Amino acid sequence: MSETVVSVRDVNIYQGSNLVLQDVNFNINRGEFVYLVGKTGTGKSSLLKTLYGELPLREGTANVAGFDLKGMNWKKVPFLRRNLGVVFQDFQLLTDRNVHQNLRFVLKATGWTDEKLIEEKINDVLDKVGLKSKGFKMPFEMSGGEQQRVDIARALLNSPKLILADEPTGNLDPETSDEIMQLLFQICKDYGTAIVMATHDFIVINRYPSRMLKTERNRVLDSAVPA
Ligand SMILES: Nc1ncnc2c1ncn2[C@@H]1O[C@H](COP(=O)(O)OP(=O)(O)OP(=O)(O)O)[C@@H](O)[C@H]1O
Repeated sequence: MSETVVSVRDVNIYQGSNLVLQDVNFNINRGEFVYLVGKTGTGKSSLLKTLYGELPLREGTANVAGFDLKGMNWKKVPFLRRNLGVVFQDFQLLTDRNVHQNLRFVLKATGWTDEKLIEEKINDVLDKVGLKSKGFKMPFEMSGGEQQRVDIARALLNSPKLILADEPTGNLDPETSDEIMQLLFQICKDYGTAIVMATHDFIVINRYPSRMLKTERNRVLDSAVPA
């Protein structure tokens, strides 16, 4: 049986007192690639933020990478984050240090102490994203596509079962977007990582079709569930 990485049951998502999404139900299995689409302001980021613990779960139940989100103590959020990879549109790399130091910073911050293992891990993730020889580069010396690869390398550091990506191709030209999509699908296939990717980019979706969750009129519609 396939392993469930995300399970969301009867969830209502709020921003302040506003109900953004109602009665949300879906499961995501290991190795699945799922798009999250929907018009601007319909709740894609709110859903992702709920999954990575930035927006507390108020109603319903959800389990993400083995963590029960209902009533989760905020002190547990860093542990949840260590079991997830999060990729952003604007990369969010530390601009004052090189690629190697960016990755090292995350490992140190998540409890890694053994220098040999740290070196091995950094080389491993840079290799996975095709940047093995670029560790010495500063973010400002890299193209948008290369910076997005570093962001993905960073997401892979703690070998997550799930990557949440918020418009990872939003700042990239079509050719570079294509390369990033190939990399994300490869990661799914090779390591069994589940990926949820919020996007407005229908060129990308048409080229790399997969299951879709769509936010619409306060609901989440699932292409895997017939209407
Ligand atoms: N921090 C916040 N405080 C209050 N309301 C918010 C906050 N963030 C988002 N909202 C509101 O929640 C609703 C959903 O926003 P959200 O950012 O989740 O949508 P989205 O589908 O991700 O949009 P986009 O495609 O533009 O990123 C919107 O009405 C938005 O104005």
